[in-house]
Amino acid sequence: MLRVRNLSCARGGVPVLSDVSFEVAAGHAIVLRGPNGVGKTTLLRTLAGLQPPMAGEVDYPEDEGAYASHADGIKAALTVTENLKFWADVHGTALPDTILETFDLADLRDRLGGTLSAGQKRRLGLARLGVIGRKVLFLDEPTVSLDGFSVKLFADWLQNTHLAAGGVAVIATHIDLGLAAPELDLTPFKAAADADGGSDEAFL
Ligand SMILES: Nc1ncnc2c1ncn2[C@@H]1O[C@H](COP(=O)(O)OP(=O)(O)OP(=O)(O)O)[C@@H](O)[C@H]1O
Repeated sequence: MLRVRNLSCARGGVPVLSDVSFEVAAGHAIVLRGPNGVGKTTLLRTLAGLQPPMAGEVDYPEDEGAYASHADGIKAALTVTENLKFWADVHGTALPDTILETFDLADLRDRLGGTLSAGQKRRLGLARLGVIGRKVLFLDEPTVSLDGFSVKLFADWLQNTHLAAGGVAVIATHIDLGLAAPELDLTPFKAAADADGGSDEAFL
């Protein structure tokens, strides 16, 4: 479903990773590992098509990719339900019946997005993934701000709904989600410019 071949990518014009190759079959996930700054976000953004690769190929079914970043993308002036309906309308999907319960949002259904706590916002942002119907998810630290209960809710949805339906996920995370997924440490793929100590501070 997802094939990455000899991919090299940059951030702010500075090469970050080179020659990354991996495949993920339908129904499976892969976890990206590596220290801060190694290039997990850069790789996810490149895979999702938000920035062009320097070299290499990324292949997955057209219009099936979705990127979830640190930002939740929540509309502050819409309620929780309205946010979910908004995303469903944008993607032309129907709201799954149990989506509020799945992400523990039922009691918050009429609350304005702007009044949610950080963890509640994150649950709503992740619920978006259950609404938009995309098969190939690129997830950047999806569990930031979540308590242990909510991490488990999300991991259960990922395993039992998304992957069980033949989806794919590439996940950058520093915590253990409890998934039976292989890990890819990006450290060996650090681009030479970074390894040489080339500074990218000029771009920050
Ligand atoms: N907007 C930017 N412009 C230029 N360089 C950037 C920008 N954002 C990040 N970088 C640099 O690109 C490199 C890769 O960063 P990236 O965010 O992909 O790493 P990461 O592995 O996701 O890190 P973390 O674990 O801290 O989230 C780092 O050296 C970082 O300093």
